[in-house]
Amino acid sequence: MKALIPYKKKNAKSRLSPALTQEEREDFVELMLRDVVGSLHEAGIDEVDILTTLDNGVPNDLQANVVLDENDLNEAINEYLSHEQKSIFIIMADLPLVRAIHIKEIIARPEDVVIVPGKGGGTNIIFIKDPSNFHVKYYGSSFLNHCNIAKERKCSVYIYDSFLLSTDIDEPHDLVEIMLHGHGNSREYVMERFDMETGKARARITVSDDA
Ligand SMILES: Nc1nc2c(ncn2[C@@H]2O[C@H](COP(=O)(O)OP(=O)(O)OP(=O)(O)O)[C@@H](O)[C@H]2O)c(=O)[nH]1
Ligand SMILES: C[C@H](OP(=O)(O)O)C(=O)O
Repeated sequence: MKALIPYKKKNAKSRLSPALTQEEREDFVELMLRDVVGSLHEAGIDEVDILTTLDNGVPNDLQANVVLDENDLNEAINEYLSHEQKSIFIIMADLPLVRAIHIKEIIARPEDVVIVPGKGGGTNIIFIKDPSNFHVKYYGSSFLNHCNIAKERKCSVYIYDSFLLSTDIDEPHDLVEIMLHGHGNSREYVMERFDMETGKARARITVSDDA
């Protein structure tokens, strides 16, 4: 079994622009990537491939292989899957709330495909037992796309329902979830820059005076 992390650094996470500058976003995605790789290793997954482009320097202390592909997200992943025989655990790099226990539970499932939905219709993790019998279609409600592809391919499917794993970090309000439930590098980064405002309404981030 292998894990695959699609990763984009250059001008990443544009939807976080109201909270972080481009330079900060580029630093922050690297820290989220570190947390994801750390949880994969903790879960016992040693083979980790980071799928990225030439201009997206992955730090070389990460204990992961770098796979370069200049194509867009779907084309690059499908090209990768077409050469793989082993089960593939595809996890997005913007999922720093993932913990080893989640990963162990997902890979222990007996179904052909396990899908972890992201909020708003995305797919945060997809575990594919037989990559020769699957292709991905991210964007445009990819959760529904992946359920349909599994049905067409007659794959059994398990939907892994998890608050923490549905929380990919896309928009400024997601950052408060890292303060509340995060760990590691990404939590340290967010705690340095933001404060948390609590009251009657939902907790939310405010810019820290020390930032
Ligand atoms: N290799 C590769 N990975 C990508 C690409 N686009 C996005 N990703 C990765 O796919 C995952 C989900 O992507 P998005 O949430 O759309 O990330 P993003 O494009 O940086 O964010 P926005 O600019 O806010 O849409 C993240 O792990 C990204 O690092 C791409 O073109 N190539
Ligand atoms: C890649 C995309 O991510 P989102 O934009 O939903 O975070 C998806 O999961 O289809």
